[in-house]
Amino acid sequence: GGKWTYNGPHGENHWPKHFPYCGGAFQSPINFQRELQRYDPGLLPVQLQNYNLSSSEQLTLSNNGHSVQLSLSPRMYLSGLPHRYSAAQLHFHWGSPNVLAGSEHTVNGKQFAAEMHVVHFNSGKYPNITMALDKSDGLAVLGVLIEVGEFNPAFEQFLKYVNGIKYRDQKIQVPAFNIRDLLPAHLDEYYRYDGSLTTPPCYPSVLWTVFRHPVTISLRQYLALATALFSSHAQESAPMPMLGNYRKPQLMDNRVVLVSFQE
Ligand SMILES: NS(=O)(=O)c1c(F)c(F)c(S(=O)(=O)CCO)c(N[C@H]2CCc3ccccc32)c1F
Ligand SMILES: [Zn+2]
Repeated sequence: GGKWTYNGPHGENHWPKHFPYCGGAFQSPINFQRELQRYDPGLLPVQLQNYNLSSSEQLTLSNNGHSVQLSLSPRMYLSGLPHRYSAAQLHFHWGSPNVLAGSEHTVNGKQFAAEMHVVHFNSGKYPNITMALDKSDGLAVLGVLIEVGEFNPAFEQFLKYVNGIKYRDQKIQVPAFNIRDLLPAHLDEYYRYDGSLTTPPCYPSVLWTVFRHPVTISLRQYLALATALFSSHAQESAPMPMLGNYRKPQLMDNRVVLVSFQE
């Protein structure tokens, strides 16, 4: 589809002109506020299958102009959901070097420094993510809120390569690692709601699971993410730093957020 950005004349308020779903209902992200949550004891811990990839395997780390993304093995999948959802890629949203606020989901109005999304598609029903992309039961995305604090060795396993993908459409192969290590220790406490892709085409096709507990990365690691990357191609004369690549919280449209935990 057409070109879109997070700011300026092609920014999020302009997305619906070329991507109509972006102006529709059931959009993501949202603010998780206590009054609109309902405890659901039936929400089981998310089960990650085959996330412990071997370092002999390689993954593609790329700059797609909107985020830094890591391709994932299709052997990785989620169980415990209505269908089997196989992993496709993970990517990040962040703020800027001097504004450590760039998460997409917010909690009682608090925006976290960054957010990781692990994108899966319903491989039980669809042959690939492209076929699943616009289906109401097509995608399941795991969201991990990120705070600046303790150094995170798991993030280092791909952050150390970001200088190799500074510019749009650059990609490199990196050794695979245990993707489980990027997630919080406790996967039993999470927010669950029906939403959408947070980028164009904004299809309302995502079963969102956002973990209650954030992970931490160090300030140096956050700055690596927030200063290494450009959304422009290498040869472009005006380099565009990749900053603030997050969409603001969207209307609830009569949605209730289910939570697997009690206050
Ligand atoms: N926040 S989010 O989880 O809604 C989300 C993104 F924020 C985001 F940036 C991307 S992207 O592919 O990196 C770039 C724009 O599609 C995707 N990519 C998804 C959507 C399109 C597609 C196609 C193949 C594999 C992954 C994706 C995404 F699902
Ligand atoms: Zn995302």
